[in-house]
Amino acid sequence: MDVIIPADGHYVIANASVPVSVMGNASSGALARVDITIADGLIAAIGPAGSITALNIIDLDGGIVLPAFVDLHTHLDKGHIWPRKQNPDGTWLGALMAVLDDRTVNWAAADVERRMDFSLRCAFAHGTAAIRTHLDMAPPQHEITWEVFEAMRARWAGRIELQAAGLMGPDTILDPEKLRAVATRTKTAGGILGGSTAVHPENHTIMRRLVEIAGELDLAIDLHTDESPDPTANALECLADAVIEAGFTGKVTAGHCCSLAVQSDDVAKRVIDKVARAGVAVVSLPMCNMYLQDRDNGSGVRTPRWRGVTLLNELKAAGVTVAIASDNTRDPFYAYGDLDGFEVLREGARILQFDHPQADAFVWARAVGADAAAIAGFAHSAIIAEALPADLMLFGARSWTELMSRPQADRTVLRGGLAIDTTLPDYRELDDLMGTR
Ligand SMILES: Nc1ccnc(=O)[nH]1
Repeated sequence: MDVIIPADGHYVIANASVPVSVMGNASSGALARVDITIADGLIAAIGPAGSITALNIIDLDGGIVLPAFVDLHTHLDKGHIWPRKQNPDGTWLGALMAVLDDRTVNWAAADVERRMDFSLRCAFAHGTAAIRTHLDMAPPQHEITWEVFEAMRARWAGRIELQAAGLMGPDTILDPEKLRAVATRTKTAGGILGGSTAVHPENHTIMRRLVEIAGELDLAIDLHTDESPDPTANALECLADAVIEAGFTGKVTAGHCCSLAVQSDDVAKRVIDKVARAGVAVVSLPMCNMYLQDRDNGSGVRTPRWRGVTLLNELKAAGVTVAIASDNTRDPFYAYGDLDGFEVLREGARILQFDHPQADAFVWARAVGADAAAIAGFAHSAIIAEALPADLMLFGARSWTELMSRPQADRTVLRGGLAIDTTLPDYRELDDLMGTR
């Protein structure tokens, strides 16, 4: 889209179509036609289209404006290792083993830092203003990665707001000394307590211990739960039980929750009710879940029967705060992706079918924006309102079908009211880390 943003940052974006859901009325699927005055890096005024007259007018002619994206669940430490470590069969277990291999051999601080910075430049160019990443914590990785993360959080402050959750496997969580070591380092870093479990006989104990140490150290929780096609996976239910039993009042987020979609209606309803009662937020990872779930172990002759995603629409209907996010990018858990919030919204709409009723579809802009921001507690609220920073994206598309039908690679990204360079970094930069140059 050809728009020239005045370099002095004082102008009016006229005839913009903005989802009412990102201007304060969370449940409205309507688009409002508005004029937005930008001054001093902020949204100075919002009025009905045609109401604001000024010298510098950029007429969007109905083009859509969205707030800068929030990506609630990523893995910046794994990003872009695909050329040197691929998933042998496209399965979740194949991914886990491949990453274990690569981490053991390659994840020195400089390697993690360069890949993280590359990922953040991609995200920034696409229009993302806040990211939560998970960071593998299998000791001794916690000694390396938190320090890198702290440096990146400082380097990117003002451009991308960063949070991180320390991701532990069940064995680390069940070892009291290792759990304490990771949790303590997480606390020092201002991080979030993370972990992953699905089918495991000790899920009750795992969740009790996580909630207990989170309570002791005053940590928020963000877990990978039930990323599995097995209907007996009960990590999400155990998490909700542990939160309710402990009266835990910190923020709790559960990612994936795939098995909910293959459980009986009775079980699913019971779990969803508990998740709502516990105040656990749920983030679905549609692209990664569709890639890994219901995949045969490489025979190449079987077609998947289900999409891999959780019951996100039902969770939302039950009052659970929900979001969608990128998950992995170009690593064994997901061979593709570029930390583009728009790709997440576009693919999420199709995979999760939140595109009908059409009249409500724009409510879901909040799933890569305001609702994700509220779950995380980001300063970037992804709301369009007066006096907030002018961190916006301008699209040529005027309607849902125009927006969703193209990748919107020509979007204009405004940060603090000024257009940023949306050129994406070149993969060749990473060739020396991949052993391909
Ligand atoms: N989907 C995922 C599960 C665990 N680790 C990852 O990086 N990704």
